[in-house]
Amino acid sequence: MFVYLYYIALAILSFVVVVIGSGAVAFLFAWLGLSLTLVSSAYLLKNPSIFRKNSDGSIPFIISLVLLPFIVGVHLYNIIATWFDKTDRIHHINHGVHVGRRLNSSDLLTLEELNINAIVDMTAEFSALNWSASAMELDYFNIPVLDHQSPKEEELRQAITWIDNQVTRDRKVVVHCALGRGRSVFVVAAYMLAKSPDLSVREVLENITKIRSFAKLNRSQMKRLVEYHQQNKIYINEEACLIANPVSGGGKWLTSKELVIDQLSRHFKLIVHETTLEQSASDFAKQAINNNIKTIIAAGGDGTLREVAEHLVNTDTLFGVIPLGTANALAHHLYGNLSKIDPVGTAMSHIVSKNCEKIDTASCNNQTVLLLVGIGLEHEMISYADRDNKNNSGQFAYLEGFFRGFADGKSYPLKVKFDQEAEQEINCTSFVVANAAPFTSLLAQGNGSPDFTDGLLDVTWIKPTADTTSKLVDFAELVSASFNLRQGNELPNEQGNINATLAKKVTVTSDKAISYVIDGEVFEEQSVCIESNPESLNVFINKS
Ligand SMILES: Nc1ncnc2c1ncn2[C@@H]1O[C@H](COP(=O)(O)OP(=O)(O)OP(=O)(O)O)[C@@H](O)[C@H]1O
Repeated sequence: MFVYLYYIALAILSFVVVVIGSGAVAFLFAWLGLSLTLVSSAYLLKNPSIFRKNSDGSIPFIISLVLLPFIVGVHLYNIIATWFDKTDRIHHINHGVHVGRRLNSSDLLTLEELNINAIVDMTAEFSALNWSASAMELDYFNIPVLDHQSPKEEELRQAITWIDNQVTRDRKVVVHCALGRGRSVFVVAAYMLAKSPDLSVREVLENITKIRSFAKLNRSQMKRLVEYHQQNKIYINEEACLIANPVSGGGKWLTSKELVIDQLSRHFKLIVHETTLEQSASDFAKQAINNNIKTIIAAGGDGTLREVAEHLVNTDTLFGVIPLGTANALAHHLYGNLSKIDPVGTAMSHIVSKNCEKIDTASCNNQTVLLLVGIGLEHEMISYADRDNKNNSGQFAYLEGFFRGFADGKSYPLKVKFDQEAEQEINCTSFVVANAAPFTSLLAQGNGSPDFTDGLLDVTWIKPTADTTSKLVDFAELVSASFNLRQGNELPNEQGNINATLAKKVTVTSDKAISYVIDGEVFEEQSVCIESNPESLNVFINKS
């Protein structure tokens, strides 16, 4: 328990030798003293991150080098401690969950014989094997905990949630530490307590020691486990349903699938659905709501996100966004420019923070709008960027569609009513009503960047012009407006051919049927009515 006191004593002794010794001996003892000082401070601060163990289980070379004397010492200790141990290295405890000691390449055969496909590594001080290189497709999860210590509450819940997700998928798991006596037993006991809340800590530990006789928690580990149990801190995290569209963005799901499922499996009891032509994202969202699941995560393009979100509007269900489409405008606006560089990583960091914020949505002819409704140029651009064009050119398909429409300058005569105002006739090339839109959605930026928490819709329309220079000026004005944040709610805004206003409700009619887009999906109706729905969707957003 107070193992660090030995390390401190040894470190002091080493430095004494350095002072009285010289040459190679002094160097070796200085190295030993330094590594023991670092390890003692890790124990004192209860901070295993000193080993800088990566999520794949590797310890950086420079850290291994500095801590080499300590690591060699621990190896020797473990060899001696297990010298006379003739029992199995790995024991099956219950539910397909095993306890084991540190695994090395000679254990691969045993893992294969036991059909084990997942490893929870509770050590901070050892590099794991490169499991991803093994032909066995082993899933690996490391929770770095110092020897003789216990995982923190949140770490423990992540470990048992991850284990339960594996068990639910009929995968067998081994939880290991250095000797398979303390840290790994702690986690397996916690998993058994979570699965059988009526059992006591003593009963669970007895069940384990019946199978693995030398499993033994030290006093502080025992105290911590009892404390967690009494305070009801041992449970598997809540369910979440992940709905992924495998064709969005030309099939981005395939490359992100493993990472996304692995990360989310630590934080949620995860149910995964992939959409098909027969079963849509909307079907799976409805099913999840009927099953009373309180967190639904959509992975796909803006179309997929909207399909899921429309079932969550005005409910308490939490909405997770994983952008895997071509443009990913919603994630870009919610999560900022970092989402353009690392879309999946950024989104995951917001989801696992579990912080939520209520954002506005809008309704358009009974459809949910997360981003915007567009008539004219926006519709032409989206129609041009069909699946084939997006697969071939990615985001450039939208750009090409935009410039074709901009050059064409086709005009649309509309009758528009803002809130209670009198109807007005507007002749425009583009008419966009936005709830949210990143700066790259230029046609929505007449008021500057829309605010998705103000309960208002940002309306931007562009008057037609035949003159190429005027068109270029309009384009430049849109670009410059997109960099502005709206100052208050001032109305209306008119710069050259660009007009903008704010409203809670916008009604558009025309003599002909109106073709329009909602968040990238094309529709056609005689009239279009868009209304803001303030604070109606609970989305994972981590502001800190
Ligand atoms: N398994 C599937 N096979 C073919 N199409 C599918 C499948 N699952 C969903 N879809 C279709 O995918 C469309 C939604 O795609 P989504 O908008 O998410 O991606 P995207 O078009 O790449 O993204 P973005 O609109 O951001 O460019 C829907 O029309 C839906 O019917």
